Amino acid sequence: MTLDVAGVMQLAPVIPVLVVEDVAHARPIAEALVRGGLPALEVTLRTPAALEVIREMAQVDGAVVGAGTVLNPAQMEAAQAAGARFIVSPGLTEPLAKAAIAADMPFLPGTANASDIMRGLDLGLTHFKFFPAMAAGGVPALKAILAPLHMVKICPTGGITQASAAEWLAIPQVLCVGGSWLVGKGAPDPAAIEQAARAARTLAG
Ligand SMILES: O=C[C@H](O)COP(=O)(O)O
Ligand SMILES: CC(=O)C(=O)O
Repeated sequence: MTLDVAGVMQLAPVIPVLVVEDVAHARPIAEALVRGGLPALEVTLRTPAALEVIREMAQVDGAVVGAGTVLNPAQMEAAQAAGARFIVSPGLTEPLAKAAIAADMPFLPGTANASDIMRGLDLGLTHFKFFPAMAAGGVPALKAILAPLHMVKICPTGGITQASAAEWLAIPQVLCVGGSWLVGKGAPDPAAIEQAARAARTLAG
């Protein structure tokens, strides 16, 4: 199934943001998240194992695996070759945006203010990450930015928790939130991950 960026954002109310150090942890984490109802998985390119982790997770039934912390077109191509079906970036650069559009790769660039979003609109993008969501001013900041820019769709990420997610998801333009709270560091605890995913799944998206 080919998904556009809106399709990826609408798979579930939460996209888990994953920092995985050990490729042996990839499948247990992905399987637990998918079992819990969260199929869209963002594997950040912040560890040496990340591309191999994407390769492993991409083989898990039902998982739609993307790469996070994608900073340039070369990293996008490496992630795509490993099986990534969407990419996420902490910021918005023209080279990466143009490469993602040319490759028809669903892309969620990080934006923190109106100017970032306007640059994205100029490039033809309409779906953005709001990052770092809490540090950039939280729900009041995003609502203020969306007053004039009501036509875009948003995935806030950064400092969001199970407890705070509902307030973000109540904003009409917010299709999903991203967060790292679902998976702890170190060896995965699949039962705990599945339980956290189930709780996140019940949030209204
Ligand atoms: O860099 C952080 C990720 O975007 C996720 O943020 P978080 O750990 O605050 O959920
Ligand atoms: C911040 C984030 O989500 C990323 O590294 O892409």
